[in-house]
Amino acid sequence: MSLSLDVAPYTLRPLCTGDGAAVHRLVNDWSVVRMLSHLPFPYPRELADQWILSTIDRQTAGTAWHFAICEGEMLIGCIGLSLGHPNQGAKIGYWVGRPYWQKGVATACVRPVVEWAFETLPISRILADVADDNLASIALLEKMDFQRSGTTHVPFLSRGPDPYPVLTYCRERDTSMDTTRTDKAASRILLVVAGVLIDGEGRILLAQRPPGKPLAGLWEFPGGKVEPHEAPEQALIREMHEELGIDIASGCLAPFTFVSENIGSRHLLMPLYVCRRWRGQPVGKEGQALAWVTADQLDAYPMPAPDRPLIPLLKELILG
Ligand SMILES: Nc1nc2c([nH]c(=O)n2[C@H]2C[C@H](O)[C@@H](COP(=O)(O)OP(=O)(O)OP(=O)(O)O)O2)c(=O)[nH]1
Repeated sequence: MSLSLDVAPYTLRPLCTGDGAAVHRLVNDWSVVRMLSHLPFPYPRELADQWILSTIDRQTAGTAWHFAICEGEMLIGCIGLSLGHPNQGAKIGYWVGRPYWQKGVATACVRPVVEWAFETLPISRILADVADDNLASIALLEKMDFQRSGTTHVPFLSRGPDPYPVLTYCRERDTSMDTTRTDKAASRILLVVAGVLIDGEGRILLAQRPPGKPLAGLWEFPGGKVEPHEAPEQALIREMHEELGIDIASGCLAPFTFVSENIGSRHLLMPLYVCRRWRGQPVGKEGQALAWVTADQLDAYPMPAPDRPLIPLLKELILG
């Protein structure tokens, strides 16, 4: 249910409350903490727990995404992005525990996280701040096509009160990599139709985007792009048949609401229909995982950012 990224030979998974001891052990190390501006040295154990809880809250709110970097089961570092910076910016941050330096851990993680973020999050650029004596991180950012954008001065709690020079970096979205830009004549509007299937117990069907697709791992309402010749209802009936193997009569689709959201180079327009009657048993015909979810459980399923405002509307629909 939680979002994980495979960045072989490592895996990235959301932080959990049980990670406090490992985070504390690795961060409470002068050589690590001195590069992290907000942290004191020594680094108290309870700060690790507080930080992990804040990452969980911020992920639920959709304002930040933090991942534990794991080698097997072992947490060896963290990488994350916080949203809400100017010009649709997200700021990336990472650290790797000292025993795992010189193994290319950060190199293995930064590129896929950057790619994931540009595919998944409503952002146009990724920013990074790095202390000017953090030569390994400077080299890494430059290798990852981040451009130096300036210098600033920031106090580092562990180093004392005087502001310390920090280099700022930025990587803009590479619009040439947006598949949607390959046809320059294509409309900026991406018309996608989706359906909220509600079963007899008031549960909603979510489908997990399969590996290899953009936004892989996130949970969504089944549906897909409307072809140029199709009406939205036709497209939804087709998608439900192709993706779930069920048949829906057009009279069983009730318009519910719509999403209108900038998603980088395109603007997603997604009519959402509610459907309580269909023929057949939904199965993941394209290998996607499915989950029947109560209204109260919806928050626990990571979704594409445009879907999140739908959750309170669905709770109101189901719970009244
Ligand atoms: N189906 C669906 N798509 C969503 C939701 N939320 C959201 O942002 N999207 C976005 C993700 C994609 O950018 C786009 C759907 O495109 P898609 O690639 O899944 O469409 P498709 O099924 O026609 O796929 P394909 O044949 O082109 O591979 O809409 C949602 O709840 N359901």
